[in-house]
Amino acid sequence: MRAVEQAAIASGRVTGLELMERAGRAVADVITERRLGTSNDTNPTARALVICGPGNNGGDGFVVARLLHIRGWQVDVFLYGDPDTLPPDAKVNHDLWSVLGPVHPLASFPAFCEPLAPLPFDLLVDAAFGIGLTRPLPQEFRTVFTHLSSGELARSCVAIDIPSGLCADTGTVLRPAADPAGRWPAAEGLACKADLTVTFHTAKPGHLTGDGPRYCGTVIVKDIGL
Ligand SMILES: NC(=O)C1=CN([C@@H]2O[C@H](COP(=O)(O)OP(=O)(O)OC[C@H]3O[C@@H](n4cnc5c(N)ncnc54)[C@H](O)[C@@H]3O)[C@@H](O)[C@H]2O)[C@H](O)CC1
Ligand SMILES: [K+]
Repeated sequence: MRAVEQAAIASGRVTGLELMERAGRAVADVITERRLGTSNDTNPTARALVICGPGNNGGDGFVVARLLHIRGWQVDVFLYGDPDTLPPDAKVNHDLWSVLGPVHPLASFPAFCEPLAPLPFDLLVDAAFGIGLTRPLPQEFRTVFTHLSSGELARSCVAIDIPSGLCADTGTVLRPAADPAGRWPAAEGLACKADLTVTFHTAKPGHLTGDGPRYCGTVIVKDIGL
């Protein structure tokens, strides 16, 4: 996938930023088409929680946040990591989102969510990690995904490219080592359990093998012109 993306960019046919915009738009279009937000008289404004990671998957998340906001959603965005160390395309989209709303540090998530009613969100958008995940998820993400899997956070979840915590090549959940006392962390929260995964150009092995089917939910492949 990286080789295909890099070849398209190197050919001058498309830029990484254009690919990111197309990817984000593809995700936002699926959310709109499938009416994943309940905009009705009792809940006039659908609410989305977008969790962004430190790479270009996070960049896709900032694009989705901006597009949902434009489409009338109330959007809350959290970021793991320092905005100034985001890759260039992701930083551009971080800055575009920042004109529309705040970017909360992920560490502030528990305090932010505590006073909210159960199920405060219609939708959680998982933009933490994509094909670049190399190690088990940091604790901050596991807190979010544990709340998600206990059903107290959001009505549904869309993962961008691959559910975070899952290796895109093997479909296995990246598990941290046992602690010195030999205790393993609880299984839920180690990866995002999505209802829907929107991926680009082609399905990855991790969508179809190992834990993939259990964590991806319905996989939708969108063309981004590669
Ligand atoms: N390349 C393109 O033009 C497009 C890419 N798309 C999206 O980008 C991601 C892949 O982006 P990349 O930055 O390579 O990887 P990730 O966003 O998955 O982030 C990895 C990032 O995080 C660091 N990291 C890895 N594991 C951990 C960890 N356990 N804890 C902390 N940090 C971790 C790693 O060093 C990287 O910096 C792809 O999936 C698409 O969503 C666009 O969609 C299309 C254009
Ligand atoms: K993801």
